[in-house]
Amino acid sequence: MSLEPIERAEVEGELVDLDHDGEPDVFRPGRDVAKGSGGELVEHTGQQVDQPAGRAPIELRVRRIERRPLVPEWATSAEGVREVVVFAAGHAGHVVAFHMIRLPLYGGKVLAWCPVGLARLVAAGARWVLDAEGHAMRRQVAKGSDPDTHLRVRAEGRALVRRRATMAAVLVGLVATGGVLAGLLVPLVAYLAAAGAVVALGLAGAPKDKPIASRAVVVERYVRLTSEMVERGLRSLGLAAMTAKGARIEFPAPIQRDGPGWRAEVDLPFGMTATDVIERRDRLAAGLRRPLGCVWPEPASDEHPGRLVVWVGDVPMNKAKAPEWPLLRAGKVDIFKPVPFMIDQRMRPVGIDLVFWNMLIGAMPRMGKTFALRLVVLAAALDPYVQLRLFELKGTGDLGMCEPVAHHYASGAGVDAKEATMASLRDLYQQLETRAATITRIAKENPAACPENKVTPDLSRDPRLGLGIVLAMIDECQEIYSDKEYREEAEKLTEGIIKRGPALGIILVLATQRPDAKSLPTGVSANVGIRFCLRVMGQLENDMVLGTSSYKAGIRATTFTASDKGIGYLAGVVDDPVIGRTYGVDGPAAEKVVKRARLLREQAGTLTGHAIGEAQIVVNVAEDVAAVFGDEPKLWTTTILERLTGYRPEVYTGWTPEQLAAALKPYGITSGQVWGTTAEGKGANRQGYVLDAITRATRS
Ligand SMILES: Nc1ncnc2c1ncn2[C@@H]1O[C@H](COP(=O)(O)OP(=O)(O)OP(=O)(O)O)[C@@H](O)[C@H]1O
Repeated sequence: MSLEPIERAEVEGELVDLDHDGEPDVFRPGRDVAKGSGGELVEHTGQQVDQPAGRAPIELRVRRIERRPLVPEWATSAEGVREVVVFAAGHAGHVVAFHMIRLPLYGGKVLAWCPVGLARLVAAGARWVLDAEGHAMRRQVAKGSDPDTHLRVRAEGRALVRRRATMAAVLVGLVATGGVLAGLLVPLVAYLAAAGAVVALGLAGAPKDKPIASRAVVVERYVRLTSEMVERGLRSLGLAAMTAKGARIEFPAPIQRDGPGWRAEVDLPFGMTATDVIERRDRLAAGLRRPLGCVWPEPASDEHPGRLVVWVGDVPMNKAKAPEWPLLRAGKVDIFKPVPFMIDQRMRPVGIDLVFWNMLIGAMPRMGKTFALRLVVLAAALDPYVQLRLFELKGTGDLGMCEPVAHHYASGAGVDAKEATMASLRDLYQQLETRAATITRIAKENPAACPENKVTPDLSRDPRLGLGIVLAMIDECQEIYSDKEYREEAEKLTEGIIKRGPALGIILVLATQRPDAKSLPTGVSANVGIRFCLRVMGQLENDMVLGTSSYKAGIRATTFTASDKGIGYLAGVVDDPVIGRTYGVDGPAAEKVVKRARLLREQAGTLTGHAIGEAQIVVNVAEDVAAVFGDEPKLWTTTILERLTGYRPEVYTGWTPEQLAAALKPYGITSGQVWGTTAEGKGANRQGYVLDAITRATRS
């Protein structure tokens, strides 16, 4: 690029018009600039400092313009259009049916008010003929004016009345003649005209405050949220930056209706963040003069931290009528698809994906934790292929109605329930190895059946593979984590299951009313995918359930009040945590769902374990192998598998040598070449195990 020096810019911090085109140029002060071959300004270093010719102005290129949609959002999807059409048709149908039913009543009312209407018509006609309004005005003009004007005005008035009387007489004559002729020639038209006249007179006669037709729909009207109200609310927060001179509150988008409420987007004054407002939600509600349960300030996380979204509901969220759980009366679940869990403030359903995830539910007592976790169990129960392992360590039997579909079940605050929980966890931990081995084998043999090295719906439903989806739920999980005897082992088992279980089809759901470091190990809380936090007391509990720094980011379950039962933050489902209320399914309703779920399982042949009265089998592979060894010091793997299948066919049928090796790995037992003899008495060296190693492992 050829450079043509023009001048040296000396002025610090100012934009100078170097090329004399009337526009200040962009440059770095104190540096030499030159004109490039295209006429643009460049530094001597060859680095361009001005925009090249032929490009859009820099202001346009750097400004981020958000284009608002051309058509409303609902018109862009078939589902949205369908919803609007269905609503409009339903509304119209209702209005028509409502009035049709009342037609006889309307007829009676019309007849009753018809004479009044006729009297009003005659009175109005007489006023027009006599020019009642003009008469007063003429009297005013004539008063005090000279006799000539007086006489002229009176004469004009009389002439007008005469003209109008003639016109009225002609009109009445025409109507009467037309009526008689129509009556003689086309009676139907005459009847219709008479009926129309009666209806018109009836409508005209009815009092304004008691119209003939009743209202078919009552439209509830709520206070409109205006920018002045939002501004007043924000300025009343007691924040200096909000009230400082020149502090500007801006609205990047119009305040809009959003579900059953109003949504305002606000750019806060410089130096303020959305969290400054969120932590003062109560003051904002006071400033807006709305109940606390109506006011929901949220950060707009895909924008800058100073952008706030305030959603103001028409009625407090805890008083809004919640829809019924969609699966309450009918339907079954495919656990590989999202299950309905809650509704957000805008009354939109929010579902959760359970497969490939774990879940943590935390709350203060009596805020709706049991309701929330029961929903998860009920949803999973409606997929007959999901094995349920339910442990409720408080002993109140909150999950008792789910016993008829549970493979493992224990309820209690004592050692028995904890031991049953630990045994089930140990079994699942062991299954991590066998499942991983099975998945690896399938992925190798038939990559198409297992494309992502994860359980698929088909694999999970093949009973021979042992890859069925298991949902294990521990309510009041702090009981095992705070028990000296179990703490360490429980931490190791649950951490392993949480990290490796999802891909292998094992879902762990933990619930606690004491979410602190002692009752919920960080290795567990940090690795959970889906988090639901109902009301909690402080920042620590909030971050324990919702994830580190959530409180700082304005995601605060501490702002819920005592009456916000069932209302919580759900994180990990969509990009940003959402506030919602779980569907309220109480105990008796849950029992009915469980009955349906049991029927589904009976039909699918998947009722097992506790549900059919079997005691929880606690499988310890190392002990089982020791049991089948007998007195022989060494055994081939194939012989062990044969004996295991005979020993516990319900567990070991179909096991492969790899599965056995994987199951024994956690005990530190490995296979090697061992000497043995075939049934024909021939000696050979084959893969197998040594009894000594096994007894050592089972004793430790
Ligand atoms: N989604 C909901 N909709 C309406 N009410 C709810 C909802 N969830 C919970 N509640 C109400 O809150 C009460 C307490 O709920 P729940 O029993 O689930 O609390 P909890 O936290 O499990 O209590 P605890 O700590 O005693 O086990 C329920 O009796 C119910 O009335």
